[in-house]
Amino acid sequence: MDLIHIRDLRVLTVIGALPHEQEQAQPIRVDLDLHVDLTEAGISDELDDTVNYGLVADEIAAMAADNKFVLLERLADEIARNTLRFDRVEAVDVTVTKLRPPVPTALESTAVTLHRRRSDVDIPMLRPHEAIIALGSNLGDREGFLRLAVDSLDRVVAQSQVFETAPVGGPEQGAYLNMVVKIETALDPFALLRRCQRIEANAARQRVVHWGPRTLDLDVLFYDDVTISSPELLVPHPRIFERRFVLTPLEEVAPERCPDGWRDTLPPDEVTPRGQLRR
Ligand SMILES: Nc1ncnc2c1ncn2[C@@H]1O[C@H](COP(=O)(O)OP(=O)(O)OP(=O)(O)O)[C@@H](O)[C@H]1O
Ligand SMILES: Nc1nc2c(c(=O)[nH]1)N=C(CO)CN2
Repeated sequence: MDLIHIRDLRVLTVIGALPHEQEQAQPIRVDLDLHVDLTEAGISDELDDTVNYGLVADEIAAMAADNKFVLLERLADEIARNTLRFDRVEAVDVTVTKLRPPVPTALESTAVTLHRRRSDVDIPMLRPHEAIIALGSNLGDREGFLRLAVDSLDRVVAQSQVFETAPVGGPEQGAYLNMVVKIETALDPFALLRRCQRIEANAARQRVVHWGPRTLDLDVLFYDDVTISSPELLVPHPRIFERRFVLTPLEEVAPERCPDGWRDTLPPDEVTPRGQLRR
């Protein structure tokens, strides 16, 4: 089988069996050989006929940043699984190297290498989850921040148009742009929340005033049909059904999630369609 090599990918993750290693992320080197049939790409010169190694690298870096591990073996296995989510990857060799192993004996580095074939990975791990996310922005380049979010989220499979909405609650502030996207993701709900928070941070979001103006706000509305009630994460999001600025775009991507007759029962907040997000 042909190979695509990714060499010396540096990721930051929390990993290690010693207590202090669980307190701070450390750099890990990742080397990958992706086993892919490159016959078509060699002729067509089209990215669609191969595996985009940039996306693979992004996926691995994000997964590593969003999770914690004890063993290099576990990290390597998770990287292999994430890589095999790319349809064309038939098998993968992955080496993860700890660059600063905290052992008393002098040594340069420690590493683990795994080989995984598509058939080794159990199917449930490969089946994506459906999550629905609400996006809002009322500061700065509002449409640009929505675009940043849509482009940063894992596999968007449906997106509503953009709505201009009057602010609901909080201090006096400018109008919002709101929209809703449906994604397929391999992240668990908590990792998805952390991913959303990282995207908000990339949009220079600062939490200052409760319900105050923000460059970008991402709320996890639904995750499959799961209910979660933890201090950091409530799913379904508890305020969906009182918000026209959520239900109006939600109805475009997942009408089955909207209660019957909601348009007649909610107070008439201003929600104006502005068309599809411009690229
Ligand atoms: N489903 C969820 N999606 C996003 N954040 C959530 C969810 N459930 C709980 N949270 C928690 O809410 C906290 C506050 O989030 P944030 O400041 O964005 O609230 P908000 O967007 O101003 O208000 P609202 O939740 O009413 O939209 C986050 O730190 C997060 O841990
Ligand atoms: N129109 C509108 N109002 C809001 C919004 C929002 O996204 N759109 N978000 C809030 C807190 O998340 C509070 N108020």
